[in-house]
Amino acid sequence: MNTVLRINGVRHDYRGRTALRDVDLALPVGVTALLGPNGAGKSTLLGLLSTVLSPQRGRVELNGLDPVRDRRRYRESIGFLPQRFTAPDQLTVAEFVTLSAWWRRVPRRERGPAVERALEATGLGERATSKVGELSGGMLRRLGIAQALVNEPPVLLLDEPTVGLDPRQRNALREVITELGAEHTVLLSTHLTEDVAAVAERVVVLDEGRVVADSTLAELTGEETSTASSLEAVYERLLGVGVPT
Ligand SMILES: Nc1ncnc2c1ncn2[C@@H]1O[C@H](COP(=O)(O)OP(=O)(O)OP(=O)(O)O)[C@@H](O)[C@H]1O
Repeated sequence: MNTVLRINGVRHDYRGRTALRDVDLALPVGVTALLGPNGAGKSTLLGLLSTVLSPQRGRVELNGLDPVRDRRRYRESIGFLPQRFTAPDQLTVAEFVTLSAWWRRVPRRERGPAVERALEATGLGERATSKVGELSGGMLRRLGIAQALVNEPPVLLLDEPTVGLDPRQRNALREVITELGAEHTVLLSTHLTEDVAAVAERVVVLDEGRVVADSTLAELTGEETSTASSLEAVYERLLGVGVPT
């Protein structure tokens, strides 16, 4: 396994409440789903990996880069779609992604092609001149992915990108994520076993801040092609409770 992102002994506390306990993970290219009930620590882990939160204990490494020592290069190597992604309504799709390209230090003469590539990869090519305020929830989420990948970072962190979308929008977004997994290390936080079965090769299950499963989808379910229901059964066994809400 060619590891891109490595997490060793990471722990995170919020004023006496432990959100992550000794988390060790090694993530290769491809889509890894991060599954867990409310409060399991998924957003905290993505917060640490995206440098929104500072590490308290343990080590994170991305292709040899340290998030503190090599902060700028590390941050440029990560694209992050936060759970509550928003963008200014009055900008067009292309303007917003161009602004993101500038922010993410894409050189001026490469910005045009970079924006075009990001919009194509997220299926927004034909919406380049639409105002952000006119986008559907699914398109807005795709815009969030476009801004995250405009400088072609090797790692993409997607925090619950399918929440609140209708089935068609969810399927369209899953297609985008599957394609991104061919070349990126994608960590996809989700509550939905359907998301996992549709797009992920690997699954990490977090419960109360601990990693309780970390394997390929096939290893976890014992099936070559895993379904959402077989995954749900394993998930219930792992947590000893019902399916995630
Ligand atoms: N800013 C904060 N202050 C105090 N406690 C927090 C804070 N953020 C998270 N927590 C606690 O840390 C734990 C992990 O929360 P986190 O949001 O990382 O979980 P999650 O798996 O992302 O949950 P969800 O699926 O509900 O988003 C929970 O017990 C939560 O209450």
